[in-house]
Order: sequence, then structure tokens, then C-alpha cells
Amino acid sequence: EVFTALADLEDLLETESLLISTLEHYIKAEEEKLNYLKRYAAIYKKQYNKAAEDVQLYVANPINAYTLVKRLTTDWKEVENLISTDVNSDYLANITYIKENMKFPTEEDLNGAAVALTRLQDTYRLDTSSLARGELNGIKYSSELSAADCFELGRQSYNNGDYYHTQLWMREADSRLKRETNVTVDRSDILEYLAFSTYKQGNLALALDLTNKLLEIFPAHPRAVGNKEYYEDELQKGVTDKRKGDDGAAVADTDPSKADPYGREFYEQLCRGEISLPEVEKARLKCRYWNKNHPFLLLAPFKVEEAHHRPDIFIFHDVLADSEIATIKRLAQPRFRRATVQNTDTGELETAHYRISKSAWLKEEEHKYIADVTRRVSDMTGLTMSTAEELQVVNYGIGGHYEPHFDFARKEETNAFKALGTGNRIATVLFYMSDVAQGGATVFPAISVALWPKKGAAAFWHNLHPSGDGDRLTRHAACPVLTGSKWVSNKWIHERGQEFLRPCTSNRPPDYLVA
Ligand SMILES: O=C(O)CCC(=O)C(=O)O
Ligand SMILES: [Fe+2]
Repeated sequence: EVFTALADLEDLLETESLLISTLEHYIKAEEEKLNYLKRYAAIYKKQYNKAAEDVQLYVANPINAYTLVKRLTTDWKEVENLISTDVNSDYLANITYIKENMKFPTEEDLNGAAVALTRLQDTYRLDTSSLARGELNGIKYSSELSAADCFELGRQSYNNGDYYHTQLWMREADSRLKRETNVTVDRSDILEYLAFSTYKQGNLALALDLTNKLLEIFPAHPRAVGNKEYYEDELQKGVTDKRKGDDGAAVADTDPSKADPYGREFYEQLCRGEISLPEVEKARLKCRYWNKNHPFLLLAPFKVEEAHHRPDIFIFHDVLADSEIATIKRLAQPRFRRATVQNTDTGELETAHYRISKSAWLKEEEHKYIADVTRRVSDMTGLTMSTAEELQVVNYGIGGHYEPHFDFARKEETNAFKALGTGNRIATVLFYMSDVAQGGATVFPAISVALWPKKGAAAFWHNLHPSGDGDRLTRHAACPVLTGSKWVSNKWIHERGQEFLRPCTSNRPPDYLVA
């Protein structure tokens, strides 16, 4: 699929440009064919009009008699031949070739792109009408959506069982349709989806109202007739506002995906930049030059900013050069695969809606720069890289995100990292390889920290307490990307080998901090 990384979406424009030129050539060929046919028609008509003036006189002339017969034999064959030439087959073959050999989106991509838009809509509180006008946070970025575009967003939401967004987008489709001179979708289709999703959201009276409107346009609409009867019955029984799920069970009032026990609202506020660390805590954080791990660093110390105390999160500025970033991107992109997550029960890797991006792993042997980065991580952290994972490179597409998670394996996740034999992920270094125009922060909801991507910078934190227990306060997420392309790479550092570099202590942290 292509919707999960912006790098792949760029290739779609190349596909589109080829399709446009194929279409233009096809139109030209059809026009030439039609022009020929028009010329024949004109000649026929001229001759016929002449003959019709005096039919007897016309056929009495042997030359006319001959040309009449010829027109309807040889000449007409030409016309038939022209009509039956299928100009389109070559072009259809071209299109098939393009679809098979170039990047081409699937139905899954359409669904993914639609879900991404609704996710952005929720996280960043974007109102439906502004989005349809092509505006993001008050800035007009793109052309407007047609009623049909909005309808398709509603239909995709409907297919995902997401009646909340179905309603939002069908309503928008309906209001756009009223203003369209060249209508792009049938109002009856909008009303049908809108009525049913309204019913699913629990508003029987409005569902009935919308169904009646649909019946005004389409009196014999079979489903609408049945539904009207059903809604009226239910209303009669006094069922006014019982929310019904698929199985008839009551469902939540608002968007069901928002009802989550992990403080989703707080997470989203952090993503929107509405919350940051309290000023008193900020005041305790410092910026400094760091040179403690290596004599070489005395000459070229790291510029380090503290983003949080306990757990300590450090931001290293300017630790990746633009040339290194360009090389890492170039090496990774051809190998991109949809990012996976580990199933807690089975330990298997699988794709998930809560982690949408593409990634690839790069080895030190592949390029000097990759080895340089590993050495730099060792200098930055004072930890050994002998048991670290390869460099993971990640690109997020629009709406791409990674919901709150721990980088370490929790006690119950017994299968995680077992095969590696290197222990748990003791620390994370997250390199930012791009700025992000809007959205895309790395946030730590438990400690109110939001890190905004800055090209060339890196974040570093320990995931484990010195005792080896996981630090629950390090739970973090990649917020959805609103505009721009987000590139990061991670180096995950493991426990084995760090025994003398970060000795464990018997001082156990308080229980609530231990995973
Ligand atoms: O992309 C980000 O900001 C965070 C990524 C992350 O947490 C991860 O890949 O584990
Ligand atoms: Fe992470």
C-alpha cells in the first residue's frame, strides 16, 4: 500500500502524469476518428439533399445512379470500418500497463487515506466544513472537496462501521451539493447513508425525517420504505433515543474510538500543543555542552537540552548532518515496508491501525555513515552498541502516527526480544530527520512532554529503571502528521553489555513506576 508513507505518495504523481498523457492521446485519437465520421456524414447529407430535390430526376442520371450505389457499398464500408475501429484498445492496454508497473493506489489506500483524514479531524479538532474548503488550522492549503469527495469520505467511514464520521461527512456532502452547479453526487444516495448512520447513532426521529426526505425524491425506494416503517414503529413504542450497536447493545454517545482509558484527551491536547511542562519544572531544565563520555568530545561537545527530569529526556541538537540524513533516506526508501508491531500474546509481528508508517532497517556494513551514527549514539549515551538493534528508519504519511506505547517489553510480554538474547530495550535514541510543518510531535502523556521534530536533532531516554524494571513514565506516542513529511530513525539499545556502564541498583523505584 502507498498511503502509509509520504515518500510513496510522491510516486503516485508520476503515475498520474502518465495517465493524463495517455488520456489526452486517447481523446485526440477519438476526436480524429469522429472528425472523419463527421466529414463522411456531411458528404452523405449533401448528396442526399441534392437527390431529395427531385428523386426521379436524380436517379435517372446514370452517374448519380452509380455514385448512389457506390456510396452505399464501398463508401459505407469505410464508415462502418471507422465506427468499429476501436481506438481504445491500445490505450486500455497502456493503462493496464501503467497500473501494473507503476505505483497505483488500491481500495485499501483509499480507505487508509480517508481514515487518516478523520483521525486528523479528531486529534487536531478540525471542523468538517473548513477541511472541505481545503483549510487546515485556518490556512488554505488545497483545493476544495466536491460533494462527491465528501460523500466518499462518508462512505469509507460507513464501511468501517464509523457512523460518527459518516454523519459528519454526509452532512457536509449535502450542504456542498446545494451549492454545486454541476452536481457530483445524487442527493438520494447522501440521504440514505445519512439516515442510516443517524439511526445507528441513536437519533430515531431525525433518521425518520431524513428517510422521508429521501422518499420525496424517490418514493418507491425499497430500503427507505422498509426503514420508514421500522423507524415509525420504534418511535411509536417510545424508543426515542436508545443508542444501538450492531448487536442491539447500547453504544457510547460520541465517537466510540475516543472512549479509551488511557487519557486519550490528554494525549491529543499534547499533540495540539495545548499543554506543556509546568513552568516551575521547565525552569529546572538546562541547556549545556556535553563531553563526558569521550575525550574526543572535549573538542566537539554535544549541544544538549534537557526536556525532562526523572525520567531524564535529553535532546541532542545538530547530531546528524544533512548529508547523512540524505544518505540514510536514500538507502532506506527502496526497502520500506509497512511498520509492524509485536502481538503481545504471540510475539508475532503484524500491521496495526495504531501504527501507520513505513520503515526499513539499515546495517552498519551498508554504509560508512550508518557505522558513524552507531558510534555517535555510543558517544552520546555512554552505552555499548554491541547488543543494540540495527538503525530503524521511518517515514510517516499524512495522518501517520504511532499511538501511546512503551519501547520496552513488559513482564507479560514474555516472547518479546527473546530471540535476540540481548535483554530488554534499556534506552531509545530517536533521531529527527525532517522538520514537520504541522503535527507529528513525539509526546509523553504521563509527564506532559511534547518534543517537536527538528531536523538533525535526537531525543534520548532510558526506558528501564536501573533495577531493570520498565519505567512506565516513558510511555510515548508519535502524534499524527498534519502537514509535511516526517522522517525519524531509532536506535534501540539493549541491556546486555551495559552491566558495567549502567550498573543496576538495588534501589527499587516506587511500585507505580514499575512495569
Ligand atoms: O516518531 C516518533 O516521534 C516516535 C516513534 C516511536 O516512538 C517508535 O518508533 O517507537
Ligand atoms: Fe517508541
